[in-house]
Amino acid sequence: MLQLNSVSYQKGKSDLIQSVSATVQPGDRLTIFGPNGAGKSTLMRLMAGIIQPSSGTITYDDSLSGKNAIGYIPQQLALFENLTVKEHLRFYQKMIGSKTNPFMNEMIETLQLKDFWNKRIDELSGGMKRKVNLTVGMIQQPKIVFLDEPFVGVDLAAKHDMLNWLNRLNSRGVTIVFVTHDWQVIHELADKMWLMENGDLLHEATVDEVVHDHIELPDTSSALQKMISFHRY
Ligand SMILES: Nc1ncnc2c1ncn2[C@@H]1O[C@H](COP(=O)(O)OP(=O)(O)OP(=O)(O)O)[C@@H](O)[C@H]1O
Repeated sequence: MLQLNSVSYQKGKSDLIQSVSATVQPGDRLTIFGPNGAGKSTLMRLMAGIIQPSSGTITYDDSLSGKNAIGYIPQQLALFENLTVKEHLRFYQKMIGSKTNPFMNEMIETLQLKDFWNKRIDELSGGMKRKVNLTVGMIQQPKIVFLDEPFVGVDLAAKHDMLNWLNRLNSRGVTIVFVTHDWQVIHELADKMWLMENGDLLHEATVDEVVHDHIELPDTSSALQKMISFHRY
């Protein structure tokens, strides 16, 4: 479990995150949803421990306090252009002191990385790079993984492989927290939604409640209402 207690984050004079209190439960499939600039990436970076709150606290239960328990897949690709896919994985494995193991083999197979195993990163398409980025961020077998727009520029086949892998991990108890503007991904990868705007966490609901039950969402702007209403049926 991960708990946010009145977490705020300031940068200069701006309040990017304003007193957010919420809980992520083990095994959650949670998406943080809201318009551009709402603070979604900032909140995820806080939860992943990349940045520290200006005030408030974030607490993790014992299952998340190990060295490798938290995975973070950034929006910006963090890859070396002149290494091959194979060299990349070897490099990061060495960094964390792990050998090839069943988890790695399964990840390579599910994401079909062998199709471009010996290609350099600068020879790959955007979607292939996203797959490698995902793999690199998960080599250490995290218990919770934060993904910031992991599907940008990814075609349907690659998206299918990535969703398959993430859902497979979730079925074994890995918690998935992600940001996306892609409703197909929300339907296939999320149960819960946090609706954000202007640094505030306005509502927590299930995807079903938001999309099917049309629950009232008071205090949300017309922009956020519109983003949701297009996908209600
Ligand atoms: N390092 C920074 N310094 C100053 N302001 C920042 C910094 N990082 C983000 N911001 C501002 O904080 C606000 C929230 O940014 P954030 O990237 O968290 O939003 P987001 O909801 O993820 O947006 P998007 O959907 O466009 O990715 C924005 O107004 C952004 O300009």
